[in-house]
Amino acid sequence: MTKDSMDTTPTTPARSLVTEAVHAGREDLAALGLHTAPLDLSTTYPSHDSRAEAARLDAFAATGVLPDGPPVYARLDNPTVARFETALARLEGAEAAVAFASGMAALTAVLLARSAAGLRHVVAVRPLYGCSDHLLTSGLLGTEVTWADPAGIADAIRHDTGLVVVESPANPTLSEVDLDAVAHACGSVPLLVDNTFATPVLQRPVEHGARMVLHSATKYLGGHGDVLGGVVACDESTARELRRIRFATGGVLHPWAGYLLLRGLSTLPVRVRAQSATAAELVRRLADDPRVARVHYPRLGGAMVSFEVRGDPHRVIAGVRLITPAVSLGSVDTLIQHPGSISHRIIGEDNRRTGGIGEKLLRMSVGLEDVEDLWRDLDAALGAGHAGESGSEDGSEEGGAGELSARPSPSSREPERAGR
Ligand code: MET
Repeated sequence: MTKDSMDTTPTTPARSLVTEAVHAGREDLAALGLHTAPLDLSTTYPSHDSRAEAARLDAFAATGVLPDGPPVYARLDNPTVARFETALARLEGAEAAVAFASGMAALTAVLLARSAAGLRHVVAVRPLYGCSDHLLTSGLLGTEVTWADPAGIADAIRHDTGLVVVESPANPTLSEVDLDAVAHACGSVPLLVDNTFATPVLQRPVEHGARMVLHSATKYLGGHGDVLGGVVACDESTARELRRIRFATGGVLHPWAGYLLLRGLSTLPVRVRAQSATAAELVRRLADDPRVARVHYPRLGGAMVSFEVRGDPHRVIAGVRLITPAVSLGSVDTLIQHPGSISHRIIGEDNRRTGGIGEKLLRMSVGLEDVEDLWRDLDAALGAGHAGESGSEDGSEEGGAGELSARPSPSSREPERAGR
């Protein structure tokens, strides 16, 4: 598919999300006599017309508008990756999307684009994914961050604020923010929402006023734990700035990754719904388990579950046999990790505490296994985690959204949810 044949005006999908997941970015395939997207591994694109190439290159470097025809060089664009971008933009209800080598490369490009516009101050709400938090806190890119509660965003905005960042549901506490209220508080400052946990199946931040939607595509979009990538869905004018940054800095998504992500999108709605149903059942069981002090689950639902154990969280990790003891999420298999040790290690204990990330907290990404098999494994691992513990010290922290207080008595099976 050439870029000029792609539909880039998908603000409101005319077709349902499940149909778009299968067809967006592939509309031209039948006419091409193809069933699956071609994988274009070219690093360069031949032309006998150097003057024309010079003009196309100049235009792209100045504007970020993709050239018609072949992309001159693979750091400008790639046709396979472009299909993934088109499809993801459609699912998020955005005009465009720009893909990167990882979620962190995507966030980096956004921060560089805002700084390049002279707006280096960022307002952000904790918790965020640990490395996002670190990138902002460290100021490694020359940005300055002010951490705020959702209610304090408007007051934190300055003349040089170029971005507001939230993640909802947040990694790893699953706390949620009211996106409409946050977008309102941002005024004219662009709001970036990390939608990695919700996916467009459960939440489309653009419909709530977000200007940019960030994904670690490595997670649910890919869905199988075998591709690293990131993407920002946004309006076309923001996309142009991000493409200029991507061209200048080189954090491109590999075409093979683009192919796998496009394929992953086909099954995204089915996976997310099936995994969410299993997660909801595990939440009910965890909430009634006396070995669990607190369960965090978003009002929005989804396949991510976090819970604070009364016993030793490291023994729970060591005790799983079916569940994969690994960081990351969104795969077909269930994964469990200890945020204090891995995903949020880098931000340090004080910042973890500020974000409500206790040492007893475990984060689980529920996969496609049978719920009874998962519960059997979790039950045994919780037993291992509880062995030798008094059971009276939970070490848990207050705060966060979607908290379900586990009770020794299973009198209340209906979980309580408390949004932030
Ligand atoms: C390098 S640690 C984290 C990877 C991933 N973003 C997660 O939250 O699991």
